[in-house]
Amino acid sequence: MIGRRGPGPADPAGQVPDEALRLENVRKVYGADGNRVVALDGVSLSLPAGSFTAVMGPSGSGKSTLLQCAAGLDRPTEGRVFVDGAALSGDSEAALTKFRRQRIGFVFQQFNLLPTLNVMQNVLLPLKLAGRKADRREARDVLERLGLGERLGHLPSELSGGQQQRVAIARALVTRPRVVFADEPTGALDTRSARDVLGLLQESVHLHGQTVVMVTHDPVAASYANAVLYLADGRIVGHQAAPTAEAVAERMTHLADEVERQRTMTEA
Ligand SMILES: Nc1ncnc2c1ncn2[C@@H]1O[C@H](COP(=O)(O)OP(=O)(O)OP(=O)(O)O)[C@@H](O)[C@H]1O
Repeated sequence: MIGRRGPGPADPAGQVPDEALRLENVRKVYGADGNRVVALDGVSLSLPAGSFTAVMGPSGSGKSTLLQCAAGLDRPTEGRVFVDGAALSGDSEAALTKFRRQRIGFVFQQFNLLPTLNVMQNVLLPLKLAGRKADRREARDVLERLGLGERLGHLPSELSGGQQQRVAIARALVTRPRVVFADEPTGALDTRSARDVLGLLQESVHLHGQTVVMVTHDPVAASYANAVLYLADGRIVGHQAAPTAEAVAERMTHLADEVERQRTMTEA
């Protein structure tokens, strides 16, 4: 079973396992020649284990690309990504998939549950894919904690959006991944369901020492994080610790104005 190391004492090798995610000068370029798009333009960052980081920025600034590259769902054009101290780049596709299944959880805006599998089967799937014992009791525990104990045999289509997202979170957490990436996890939810989902992500950080990286457009959602990273035009342009919804909203307004100003200057 994959270890669930939180921030803590030095391990026998003398290393303090306190860095969950590291990006070194990551660039991602889509397309070729005439229609080249630089989605990430040299992003470097280091996130400690047990942190909850929101990634914000105007539309098209590279947030989803950043998450996809950091989670090993897409390969950077240049630069390196380390999760839990291990490099993601350079491996074969099969090795990358195995690594992802062991150490990374992903929550998408549109849930991405398998429609023909019931709640329990959806949650057990990543364990099966990782070749690990499908521990129904553990899956049931997670689902009960998320208020879905009565829904184990239901299909996703029989659940509300908020319930489906909770199943998706249970599925992401059941393998006890080192890092959970969430791309707009509350984008399709009402306020109350969104609050529940954000509380769950916070709990996985506070109770289990997991690391969460979440893309969001919503300043209230970002305020659940310990810190916000701001992206513009594929670059990190700001960092804000202990964010409040008001402070994030204000920063986003300035960022949008600034990006607009720079684009106008570039075009002039
Ligand atoms: N597969 C692709 N092929 C070509 N260009 C792409 C591809 N995926 C993303 N892009 C471009 O890369 C840039 C960054 O896209 P990305 O989806 O990462 O931005 P984002 O900040 O997540 O945007 P949004 O907030 O609108 O979801 C955009 O200009 C986008 O058009």
